[in-house]
Amino acid sequence: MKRVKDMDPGLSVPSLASLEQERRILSDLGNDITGVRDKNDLIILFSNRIRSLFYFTHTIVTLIDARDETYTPFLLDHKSSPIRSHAIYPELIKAHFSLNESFIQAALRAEEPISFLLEDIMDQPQSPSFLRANYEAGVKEILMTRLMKEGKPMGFIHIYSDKPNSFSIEFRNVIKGIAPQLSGAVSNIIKNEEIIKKEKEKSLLLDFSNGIATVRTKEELALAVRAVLKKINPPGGFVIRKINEDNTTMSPYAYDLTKTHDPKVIDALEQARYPINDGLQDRVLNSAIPLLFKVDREIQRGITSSYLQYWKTMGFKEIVGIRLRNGETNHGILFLDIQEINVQLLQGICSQISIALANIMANEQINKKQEEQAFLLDFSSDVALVKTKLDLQAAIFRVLDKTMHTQLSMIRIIDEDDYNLSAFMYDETLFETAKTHFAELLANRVTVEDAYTAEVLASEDGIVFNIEEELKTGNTYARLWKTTGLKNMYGLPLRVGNKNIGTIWLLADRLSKLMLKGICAQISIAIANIQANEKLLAYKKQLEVENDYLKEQIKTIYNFSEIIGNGEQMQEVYRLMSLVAGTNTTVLILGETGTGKELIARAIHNASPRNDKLMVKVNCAALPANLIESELFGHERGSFTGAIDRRIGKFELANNSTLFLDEVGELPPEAQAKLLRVIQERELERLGGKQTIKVDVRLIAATNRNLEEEVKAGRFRADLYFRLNVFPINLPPLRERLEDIEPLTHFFVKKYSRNTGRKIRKIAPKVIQQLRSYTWPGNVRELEHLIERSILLTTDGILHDVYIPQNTVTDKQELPHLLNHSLEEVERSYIIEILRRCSGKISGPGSAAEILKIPGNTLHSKLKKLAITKKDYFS
Ligand SMILES: Nc1ncnc2c1ncn2[C@@H]1O[C@H](COP(=O)(O)OP(=O)(O)OP(=O)(O)O)[C@@H](O)[C@H]1O
Repeated sequence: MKRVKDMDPGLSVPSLASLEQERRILSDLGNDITGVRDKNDLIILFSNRIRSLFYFTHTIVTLIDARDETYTPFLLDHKSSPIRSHAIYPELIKAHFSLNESFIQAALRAEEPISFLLEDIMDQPQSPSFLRANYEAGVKEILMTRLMKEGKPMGFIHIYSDKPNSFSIEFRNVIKGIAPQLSGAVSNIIKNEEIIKKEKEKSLLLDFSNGIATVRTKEELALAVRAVLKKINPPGGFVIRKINEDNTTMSPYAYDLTKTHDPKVIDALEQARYPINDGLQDRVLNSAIPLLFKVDREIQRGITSSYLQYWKTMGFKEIVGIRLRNGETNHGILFLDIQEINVQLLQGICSQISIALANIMANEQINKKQEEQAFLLDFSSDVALVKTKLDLQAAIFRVLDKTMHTQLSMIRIIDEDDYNLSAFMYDETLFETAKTHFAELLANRVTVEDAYTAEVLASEDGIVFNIEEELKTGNTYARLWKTTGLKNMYGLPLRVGNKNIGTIWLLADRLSKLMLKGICAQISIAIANIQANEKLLAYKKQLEVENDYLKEQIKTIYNFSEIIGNGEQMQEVYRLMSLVAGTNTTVLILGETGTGKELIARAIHNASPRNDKLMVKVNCAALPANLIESELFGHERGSFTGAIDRRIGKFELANNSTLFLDEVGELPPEAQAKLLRVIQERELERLGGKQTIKVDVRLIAATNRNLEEEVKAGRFRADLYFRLNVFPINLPPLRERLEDIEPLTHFFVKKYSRNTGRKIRKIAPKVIQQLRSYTWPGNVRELEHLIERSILLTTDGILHDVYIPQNTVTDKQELPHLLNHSLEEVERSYIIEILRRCSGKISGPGSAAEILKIPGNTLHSKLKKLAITKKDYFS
């Protein structure tokens, strides 16, 4: 210390007047202080009171900050300060000055007010800058007085004067006397300020907590946080990062959008995933108190996370990081660009943010689940309509690409051999930049044993292949996948029930497990449906082709114009046919065997409005009695022994068409009863079935029996007979329409010449003669067969002869020829003869067995026993 004036002013004895003055000032000041509202009013009052007695330029009060051993201006009388327009004044009034320098140390030690000449102290090492500033403004002297609280210095009264020797003993005594009161007042102000600050904080927290309680989205959270931070740290920015589901990275979640406008930056922020353990985020998460750090220093420490660089470019120097934690769970971090931290307040704010963050994230998860469910529902209804591969591809594209940013790379389906897989669907546009590589992949044979396919097929919910990782392991496909720019390839099994039907390969950055499972289930079902549909279509197509073919066949074989014969009797038949063809009336065609009953039935159907469908024929005589019902009406699975599958009956098959009941006279009684019911009710039940089925069937029945006699004999139901005999058409036997023999002969000659390839140029007149003289028990069928046989025996293109069967056994003239033969020989000749007449028909209607009145089986054994072969009766 160079020069200190009045080293011991306390030793001087104050005069009575000065004591009185001092008392007055003290009491006036005491009264003033109680009325002071603003802290700076206190110093102004103080200055004004003293100034009325003593001279000085200005005064300030500084406060000691024990934590960092500094003192800082607290009460300022700006108006009086000669340095108020000094450039560094704004800095000075906020600055913290060190207590570790000689000038202030002397002031600290002095129990009495102590004065200094500025020129003596201002150039000392570490002298506070305000000394020189005042000196340059003309101030000469400073009087420093300690303010004490509970026996410890709490600050100083600085009194400045631009005149030397301003601080008299009286002056000093007054200041000394006032100092304790001033200390008390300053303490009260500090306390009051603290209370106000606490109140403010409380109301700030309350406001924040009210505001944040209604926050539902991260955008609202960002706004609420911004609003509260503006109050405590107006210029600062902030970001809230949340811990991602992977628990190893964090991403920006909510931030001050007013600070960030660049869409590229926003996009980068949204996409960023910073590893938690980067040396900074983990420190914040592990710290119970806010962590203040300098951006530059962290970069120097070697923390490479890109956000530090970003902060640096944004001009953030000091940042506070506070963990956002609920109970024992960390949810994220709040980073604030702030210099001064109020730990308690920040922690209060952060605990509110933590609750809100946890709620919003839970809410987001619920929304996400709901969205996923809604999405799957949409997808499933989209997919339910899918019939073709193209539909499926469109549906997949619609939902996967548009809503989920997921690309379908390939669907492979396991072939019928259960070993190879074929590409079912793929998107080659994905691999535009690697066309050849993709083509190679497509050409590759893939089997269920291939490593990746086997892995996927064996997995429960599929495998996620991280493309970068796969590249490192040498997965050759990964090079191709990488060209798409997406991060992961998801290989999933397609299953229907427990059966693997194929694999699906999806490319995406991220996908939820639940979604994947749902999507795969839907796609699997869709593929199974498509396959079933394709099979069905192929089957349908085949049936259509067969149907067309059959129709064509039938048209060529049975054509109205191919009914030959223009005799009177046939004319009558045609008249009746054309009368009835266009109606739905039941027709009963009567006539001997081979007279053309079926031909007429088909012609009626073909001329009817039902001709676009096939006529369905049932031969009632050709079926075992026990199967007739099932043949006519169908049966349900297991309705009787041998009914393995459900079967549709001929009645149902003939719906909207015509049912031709051939040999209706042969129907067993139960079937007759059922048939009657169907004709009456126009509906039926399948055997073993409960459901009644409506049918619209036109009936044409035919028989060579005399039904009236059958009714009389009790073999045919009268009621059924009346139902069938609505419109009878009688076909005359051939022997009664001899005029038709010639045209029929020509017709058959032509037909069989064509069929056999033997051209017949001429028919000898004798032939027609022969034909007309025969009785034709087998009618037109017999004539047809005879012509066919005769043509086969013709060698020169001229039909010289026909091999008319001999007359029947009833012809008495034939009998003498048989007289000298054994019974067996006679039997043999007789059977051969009958077989000839029946054109070789052994059993059934119009057959040899029928004429011989023996069962077909018996005739068969006789033929064997008597060594009768086709040669015998066709020669
Ligand atoms: N008027 C005809 N014109 C041409 N062919 C005929 C004629 N009538 C019958 N046919 C032919 O005779 C054969 C037997 O005819 P169809 O089967 O229709 O007789 P059907 O009376 O039903 O015999 P069945 O009572 O034995 O069943 C068939 O090949 C048929 O084409």
